[in-house]
Amino acid sequence: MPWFGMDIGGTLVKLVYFEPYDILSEESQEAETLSKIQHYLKSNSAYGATGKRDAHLQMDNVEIQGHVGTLHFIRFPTSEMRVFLELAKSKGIATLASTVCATGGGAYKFEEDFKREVNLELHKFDELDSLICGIHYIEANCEEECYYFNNPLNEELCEKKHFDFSNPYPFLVVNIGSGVSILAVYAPGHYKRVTGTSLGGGTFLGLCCLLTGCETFEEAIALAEMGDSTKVDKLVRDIYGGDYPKFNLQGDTVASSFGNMISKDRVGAASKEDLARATLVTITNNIGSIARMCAVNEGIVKVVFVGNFLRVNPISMKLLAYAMDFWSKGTLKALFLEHEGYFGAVGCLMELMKTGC
Ligand SMILES: Nc1ncnc2c1ncn2[C@@H]1O[C@H](COP(=O)(O)OP(=O)(O)OP(=O)(O)O)[C@@H](O)[C@H]1O
Ligand SMILES: CC(C)(CO)[C@@H](O)C(=O)NCCC(=O)O
Repeated sequence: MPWFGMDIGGTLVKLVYFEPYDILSEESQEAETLSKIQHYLKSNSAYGATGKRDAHLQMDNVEIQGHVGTLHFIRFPTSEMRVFLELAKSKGIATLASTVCATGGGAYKFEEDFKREVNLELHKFDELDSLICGIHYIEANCEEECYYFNNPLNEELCEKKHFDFSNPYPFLVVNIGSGVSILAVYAPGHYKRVTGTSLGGGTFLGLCCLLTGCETFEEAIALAEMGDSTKVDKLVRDIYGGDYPKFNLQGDTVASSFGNMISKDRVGAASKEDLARATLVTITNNIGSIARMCAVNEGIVKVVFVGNFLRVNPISMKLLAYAMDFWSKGTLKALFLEHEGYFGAVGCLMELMKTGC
């Protein structure tokens, strides 16, 4: 039985593993090895990645191929694949499974290393097929998975609300990882990749590290939370002295991202926090704008944003929710999923188990 699904991305590895209650309660060598690995993974989730521990996500009472158990979700930086392979070797992961399902670019890049280091064959699945399959599986099995924001930019009135996604088609998926892929999904197993952009989560983190000297995603987000992007961006009112009513552009709309940074005085007045916030807003608005154009072109109104860029990042989620609603005059709906970045890993595990994705 394959226990592990891995999505080896450009920045993060997402690992999903299934802990079946029946087999683990048996006193077998297999159970002992699995419990050692689980113990290690649980206590080291996101090890080294963030300086802080990730909350350990899990889904209980899941049924897979006649076994009931728990699905565990873990992520760590792709740059630590070597550490992971050493762990897998020392804990005897190959005695549990001869095949591990893997997706993402790293399933190809690291295939030889898995074979050489731990004698494991990677059963490779396409990352976008897996993403769709994972969304389908989690949505069907997790009641409170899908949500949206009411009044996203009003601190007092903003509410996170459950969205009934049981009748989802058609919908757009905007997967914000290191880069961004946008998919139009028409029916189970019927989708196309509409477009992508290289200005994604990796760009936010890369630019933030350069501009502020921060070193982790959490630091970048914490700085952005305290910053003011209007110190960095040139707004419509900086150009018009107020609104541009003929084309419904309000004074506080960004006219030019980073447009104030051509003046030495303005550069001197912009803090690290302001630069981080402006970077976050620039990348988020650009993704929102491309997503909106794709939705309009495809005639789709439900836009589901996923990917680890949205992790611990309510600023971007609320901005996307607001932008989709405002610029579409209320016709488009931005939706979000609780397991934001794990769908590829879940999907490849489920694809191997043929659960009908
Ligand atoms: N702990 C973290 N370390 C690094 N980046 C993080 C972290 N948490 C969230 N992120 C954000 O998530 C992005 C990666 O998202 P994700 O894991 O969905 O993509 P990926 O699979 O690595 O990339 P791709 O699909 O493009 O290969 C990063 O670029 C960053 O913006
Ligand atoms: C290359 C992938 C698919 C890897 O996950 C992703 O990073 C992406 O969609 N990047 C954007 C590539 C583009 O410009 O379409």
